[in-house]
Amino acid sequence: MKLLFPCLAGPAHWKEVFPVANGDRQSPIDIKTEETKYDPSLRPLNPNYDPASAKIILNNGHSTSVEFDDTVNKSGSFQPNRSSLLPDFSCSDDESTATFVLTGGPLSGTYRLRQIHFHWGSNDEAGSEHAVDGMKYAAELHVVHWNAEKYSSFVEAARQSDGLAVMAVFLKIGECNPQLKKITDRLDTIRIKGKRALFTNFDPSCLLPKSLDYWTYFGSLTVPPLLESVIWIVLREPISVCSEQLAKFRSLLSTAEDEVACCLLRNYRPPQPLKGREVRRN
Ligand SMILES: NS(=O)(=O)c1ccc(NCc2ccco2)c([N+](=O)[O-])c1
Ligand SMILES: [Zn+2]
Repeated sequence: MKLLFPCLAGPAHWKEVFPVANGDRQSPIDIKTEETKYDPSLRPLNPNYDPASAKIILNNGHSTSVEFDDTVNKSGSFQPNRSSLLPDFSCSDDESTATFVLTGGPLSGTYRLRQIHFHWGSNDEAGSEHAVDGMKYAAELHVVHWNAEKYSSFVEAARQSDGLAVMAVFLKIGECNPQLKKITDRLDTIRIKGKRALFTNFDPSCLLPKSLDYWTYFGSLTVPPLLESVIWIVLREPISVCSEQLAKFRSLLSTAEDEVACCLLRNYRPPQPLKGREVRRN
């Protein structure tokens, strides 16, 4: 059945507008731990984020994200593009290259932090995008980076096979997460699609688990345009989240001010065929 707005209809219809949805390296996947391959060449992950680069928290109608200042000037060194952004509260006057990058792991080169966002479900039993031996977690955090060494913008990098690196962190139902509270406490100010608010001095490392052990594989964006440009790094240890915090994500609206209100109850894509890909572990 052809739909007028397939993107709005959900994952089953995306292929009608984005044929790559049936591609050979789609994400997410169900990670079958027995079939993962230990790779001694994989290095430890080395996230190094500057809290001052956090700028805004946003409801884009599909998720909530914290956006970071990832502007890079022509010479390739980082120059905070302060004019176009919201007032900056960071006190650093250091114009040298700020370090908010991910290096190490399976990556060759330096991947610059762009944004973080979440995926969740309509109940606590499912909500993650990746699965582990068929088991889904309550939610999943994505920390999105782009290859600023080889490409000059996120959009350009998103079209390259080695353009993006996304670190995925599972959220497991348990204790309320005090670090996540910094985000869930602000969601009531951005309930409507398109709403944004100041959000700075935030280091996403505070949302990472103690262990940075990971699985890694070559995949894609999990929402349109589903571009096959992501090196996925899925952390094996989850962080905690409580039901009350998840309920706040579900209270976000996928609709704008002038539309009939519709809650963003779920925003995860189901696992996609592995199509012969290898999943490595460190
Ligand atoms: N769930 S995810 O991490 O794969 C993901 C998917 C889409 C987009 N963005 C959509 C988009 C448009 C052009 C290129 O990208 C992002 N992101 O922007 O961080 C992340
Ligand atoms: Zn995502």
